[in-house]
Amino acid sequence: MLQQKIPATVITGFLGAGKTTMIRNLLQNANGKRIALIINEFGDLGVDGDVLKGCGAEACSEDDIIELTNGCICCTVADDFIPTMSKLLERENRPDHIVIETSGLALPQPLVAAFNWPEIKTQVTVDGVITVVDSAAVAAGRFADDHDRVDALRVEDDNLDHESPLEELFEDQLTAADLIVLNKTDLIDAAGLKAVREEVASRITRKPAMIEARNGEVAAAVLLGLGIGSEDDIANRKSHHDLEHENGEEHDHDHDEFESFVVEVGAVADPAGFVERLKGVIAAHDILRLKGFADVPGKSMRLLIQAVGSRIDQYFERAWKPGEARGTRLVVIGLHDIDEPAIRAAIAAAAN
Ligand SMILES: Nc1nc2c(ncn2[C@@H]2O[C@H](COP(=O)(O)OP(=O)(O)OP(=O)(O)O)[C@@H](O)[C@H]2O)c(=O)[nH]1
Repeated sequence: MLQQKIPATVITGFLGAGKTTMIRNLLQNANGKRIALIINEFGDLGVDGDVLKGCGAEACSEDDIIELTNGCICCTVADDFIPTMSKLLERENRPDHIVIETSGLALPQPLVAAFNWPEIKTQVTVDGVITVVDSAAVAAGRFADDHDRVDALRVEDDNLDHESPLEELFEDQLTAADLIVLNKTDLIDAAGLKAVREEVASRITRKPAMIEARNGEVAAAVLLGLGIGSEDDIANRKSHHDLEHENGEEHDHDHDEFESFVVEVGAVADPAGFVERLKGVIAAHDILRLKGFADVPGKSMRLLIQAVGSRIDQYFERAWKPGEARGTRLVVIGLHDIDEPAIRAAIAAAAN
């Protein structure tokens, strides 16, 4: 008997846009659907996986959460993604729906194109590509072409023939979308949001639907069941990288415009002060994303710290497990020229 193809939703969007938050909300409102999650994260800490495993949603047990940690999913399609999908599809108890969260630095195009590979084409289809946008970051000009900065990078690296790496990636993720979620609307006013809509629309030639959200709260029925089959249309959604390739320009998409490292420091006795001081470190070094867990003496739970630009959220996430080494570990992501030694020293100083 011919099995129906399993729908797979690809959720993309720049670092910190709110992908994990939206998925968490989706899992808690999945209306009885069994969802398998494939999560790809940039940075070596696996924070997203932990956050999602801790959400206790019935739609998705811990076994159904698969983390791809060997780099950005767009570069590891053959070695990582396809074998993972094949294994998932061999399971006796197949999921009703697959949700894939790309890293914030991934180009969605190679991932969507992978659904045309014979191993999975007969069994799965891309229900839709959903691109989550940090509306506040757009309003603040985060993705606008920063000519001074790009020129400075070019001086260091002759091969850099791109626009700003942030701008390019932002556009590539929008170009791939079937649905755009303008998230974090709580952080801007109506006029700001209108400007964000216009800016996003001006970046793409296709016209996917755009919806607004705060904290990724979008009904499951809106996110799942788009029924697009995006893999059949991926040739019409070319990334800057694809276009440069077609023009005979050869350079790899290897994320070397971005840098990530993990900083470990001791226990943090004054978490409020630490977070305030971190804001200063983030601003001084133009850190794009910082996230991880802190060990607060006398607390049985670990403190989750999430920074997107200089906005920081923090909450006690779960109890340290018996035998788990307590510690403060934060992943830092920035452009490739961020000053790692200085940031390490500044975070260590901020913790004391
Ligand atoms: N104010 C506000 N904060 C939000 C909203 N959505 C998400 N956040 C916060 O933004 C931060 C980043 O959210 P995530 O869901 O982890 O973002 P992400 O896109 O998964 O991040 P990466 O996986 O690192 O790319 C967290 O601190 C969230 O709580 C929102 O609508 N409003």
